[in-house]
Amino acid sequence: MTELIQRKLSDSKAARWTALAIVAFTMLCGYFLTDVMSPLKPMLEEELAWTSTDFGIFTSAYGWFNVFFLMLIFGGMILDKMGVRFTGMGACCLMLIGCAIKYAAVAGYIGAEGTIFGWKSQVALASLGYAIFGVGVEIAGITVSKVIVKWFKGKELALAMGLEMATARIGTMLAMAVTVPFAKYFQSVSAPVLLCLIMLCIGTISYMVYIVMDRKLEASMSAEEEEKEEPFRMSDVFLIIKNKGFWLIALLCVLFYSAVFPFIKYATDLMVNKYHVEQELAGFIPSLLPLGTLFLTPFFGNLYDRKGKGATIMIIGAVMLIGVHLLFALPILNEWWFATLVMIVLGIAFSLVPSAMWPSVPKIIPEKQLGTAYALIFWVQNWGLMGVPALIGWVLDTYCKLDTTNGGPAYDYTLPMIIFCCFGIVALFIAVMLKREDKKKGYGLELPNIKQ
Ligand SMILES: NCCCC[C@H](NC(=O)[C@@H](N)CCCCN)C(=O)O
Repeated sequence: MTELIQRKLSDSKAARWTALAIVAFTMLCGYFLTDVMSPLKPMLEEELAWTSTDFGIFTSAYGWFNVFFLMLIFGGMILDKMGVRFTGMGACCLMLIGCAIKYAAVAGYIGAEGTIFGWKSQVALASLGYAIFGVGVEIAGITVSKVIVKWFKGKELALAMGLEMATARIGTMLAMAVTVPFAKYFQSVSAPVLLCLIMLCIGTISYMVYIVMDRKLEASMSAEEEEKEEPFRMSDVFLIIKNKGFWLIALLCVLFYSAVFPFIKYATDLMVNKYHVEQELAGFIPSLLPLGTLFLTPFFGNLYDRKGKGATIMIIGAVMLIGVHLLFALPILNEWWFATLVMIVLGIAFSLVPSAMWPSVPKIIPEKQLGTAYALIFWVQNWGLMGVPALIGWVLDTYCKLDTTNGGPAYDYTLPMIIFCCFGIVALFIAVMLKREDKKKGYGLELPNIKQ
């Protein structure tokens, strides 16, 4: 009987999966706005006279404040000091403010004319909104990671993280699928952004519901458990950055994600230039990638929870990543079906590594430093997400332009694919080092997450 009374709320399956569904929905809304403008590029050019450079400035704004003003790192510290309720709400407010500014700019309510720092006012203000949103959504990402650890540690941690990532990717897929038809239906390029604003309001309400659950979880924790929780101190940051395991995960993260997210931005163009796929159909092959991860990330997460082998899973993922980019680089089988097969293999690699990497962080870093640790990893990762697309664009323009007088392909993608492949090789090297470090320090990366 006493045992029953002392059960934590997270011991209830229904409660912890409900908590996950609620916060994952908030992330879905965030990922929707993150990618909503990409399919709108041609409409922005036609209706608002944006150039590719304007679009490039706007896209890179996502990382400005996170990378240069260290907002993500401050967010992580706030998370460890103030907890998931305060930080999560703050993140939702930043997402809403950012989205509202972006909508007002794209709809022409603000900055319709004139320039700011030499940029069109509309582009500058939309970028400002997106930069504020970028801080919010990334802080929401680390907050939700901490929420999941709070509810699922010692249980189905990797499955829960896999399901959260899969739900968030539905947001990305929605952005790809519904944005253009929605904008065309309402004959307004700003209509999808307004839809995002409404969804973010629902996502914020959803997080408020989570806050109630979080209070109940804490109330259900025994006094002993609460006492064990020491407060976060600034010196903890130094403890994190002195930890070799932390750096190995952060490096693996930036290398692996740099070889996937920036690749996706160019994948449609690769399909046209190398595999001679029709422009209208070329987006279909890369879209298989997020679709596959939807099912495979939770699947591999579940495998990690039950069988362990986290470090090995990351090594296998890195090997597959190298193979994929090598196959895209080599001048063999320039056929659409071959590109499709290789893309499916990339989907498997892109499910393997995240499903094992994110749930491994709590095995290396104590829970009270987790927010800061995730924030530092995201910060390192954001440099790659910001820099690599620019690097590839520059390489394409400088070294890969082909003579198009005969109507042939405009770019030779061999060099960019070799660059992506090199990221994979270094990632493999890091993953092997991580496995060795795990053996030395006994983090338990090869052990199951579910405690029997
Ligand atoms: N529980 C960890 C979740 C991380 C998921 C991961 N997200 C990121 O790495 C973000 N920093 C960047 C997302 C960019 C979205 N276009 C993910 O795999 O999505």
